[in-house]
This record gives sequence, structure tokens and C-alpha cells, in this order.
Amino acid sequence: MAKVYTVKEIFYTLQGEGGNAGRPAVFCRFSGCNLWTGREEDRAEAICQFCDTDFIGTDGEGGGKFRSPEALADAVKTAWTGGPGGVPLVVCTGGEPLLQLDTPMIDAFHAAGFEIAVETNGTIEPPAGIDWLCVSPKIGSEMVVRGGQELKLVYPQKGGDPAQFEHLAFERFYLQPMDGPEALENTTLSVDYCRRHPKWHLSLQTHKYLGIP
Ligand SMILES: C[S@@+](CC[C@H](N)C(=O)[O-])C[C@H]1O[C@@H](n2cnc3c(N)ncnc32)[C@H](O)[C@@H]1O
Ligand SMILES: Nc1nc2[nH]cc(C(=O)O)c2c(=O)[nH]1
Ligand code: SF4
Ligand SMILES: [Mg+2]
Repeated sequence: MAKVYTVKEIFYTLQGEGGNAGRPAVFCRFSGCNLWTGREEDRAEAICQFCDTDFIGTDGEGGGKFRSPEALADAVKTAWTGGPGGVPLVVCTGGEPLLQLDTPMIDAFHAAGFEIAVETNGTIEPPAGIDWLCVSPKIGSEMVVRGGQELKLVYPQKGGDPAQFEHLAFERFYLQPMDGPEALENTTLSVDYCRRHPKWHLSLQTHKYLGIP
């Protein structure tokens, strides 16, 4: 039986984070994650406990079950309402997109004219052909992805000294303040760390400041 892609939501916005911040993109949020069930009652026992995202089910804008790579690529293409100029970008996120994103899906997004960015926790080997790979390591999980376009460390994390990642083969290194009750303090800590360690640049979740998705 052919694979089904389970997607929480599909929406057109600006990439808010990292090196592509400000670039128009369709976000394709795949359902499910290997480091948390997504249920609040499981958060305290999860490997990743600070997640800011609802990735359960298919009930978001444009969400659903897609029965072929072409069907999902079509939905992403329909969501791209940008005018002429520029190169369409799809950001595959989640949940953990690499639980589902495979080579036929990569090929279908490319065939639909998209550059492909991926936001991953780094625990699953990615298929070939991703144009922009963002790895955001989670302390307590095994990181198997050792390189990419950007490493985006949510900061601070217990046991997550940024220096332990500096030898990896990433083009850029970002600290992103951990959102939550201590967001303000975490932003100050992140700014301070970047000032003292200029290999690291600050990544803000600009969409939250703007009030856009
Ligand atoms: C929701 S995750 C989905 C992709 C993938 N599972 C991952 O963790 O990279 C998207 C991005 O949001 C970041 N993120 C999640 N919760 C956050 C929080 N409370 N504060 C700041 N960034 C957060 C993740 O580290 C990741 O870079
Ligand atoms: N605008 C916007 N930018 C983002 N960058 C990463 C996001 C994510 O949830 O993966 C995200 C998101 O949810 N919205
Ligand atoms: S790995 Fe990503 S999607 Fe999964 S719980 Fe953590 S931040 Fe959320
Ligand atoms: Mg988000």
C-alpha cells in the first residue's frame, strides 16, 4: 500500500527563524514527533519538554491525509499565493518531519518548483536533496545528523553547552532563546552568550513578535 502523509497544517507566511528569517514560505507541518507525544500529560516525561507547537492530528488549516507525494505537493503549491519573482520555498516542519519526508516527496516538491527547507531535531537521517537543513538538537536525544546549513540550538538547555556542537559541519550556528515562562531571561542569556562567543548568532522567533503564523 502506498504511503500516506499525515499533515497537521499548511500555511503561507514568512519564515520567522534562522538564516531564512523574513523569506516568504509555505509551512508544511507534519503530524507526530519521536521525542514527545504532543499530549500535555506526557510533557514532563518527554525527551523534549519545551515544545511550543501543537502537532497532533490533521485538524489545522489545510491539514489532512495525503495519499501521494503529488497530492501533498499540489496542496503546498495551492497554498503558495506569492506573485511573480522569487523562488517558492516550502519549510517542512512538525512535529518531526523526517518521520515522513522521503525521496518521492522531495522529488514531488522539486517538480512543483519549490526549494525545500527542513526543520529537524537531528535524530533521523534525512533523505538526499534537501536544499536547506536546519538541525535543532535536543539534549537527551541522540543526534545523528552531523551537518547542514544551520544548527539552531534552543538556549539554555540543561547539559547543552553550545561549545559541544561547534566542531560539527554546519554553515551557521544560531542560539534561539527558549520560549515559555522564562522567555525574557532566556533572551538576555542568549544575547550575552552571542556577544561573548561570536561564532554564535541570535535567532529570534520573529513571527511571534509580529503576531503572524
Ligand atoms: C516545533 S519544532 C519542529 C521541528 C523539529 N521537531 C525540531 O525540533 O527541530 C520547530 C523549531 O521550533 C523550535 N522550538 C520548539 N519549541 C521552542 C521553544 N519553546 N522556544 C524556542 N524554540 C522552540 C525547535 O527547536 C525547532 O527549531
Ligand atoms: N513563521 C514561522 N516561522 C517558523 N520557523 C519555524 C517554525 C516551526 O514551527 O517549525 C515556524 C513557524 O511556526 N512559523
Ligand atoms: S523535537 Fe521538535 S516537534 Fe518534537 S517535541 Fe521537540 S520541538 Fe516539538
Ligand atoms: Mg513554530
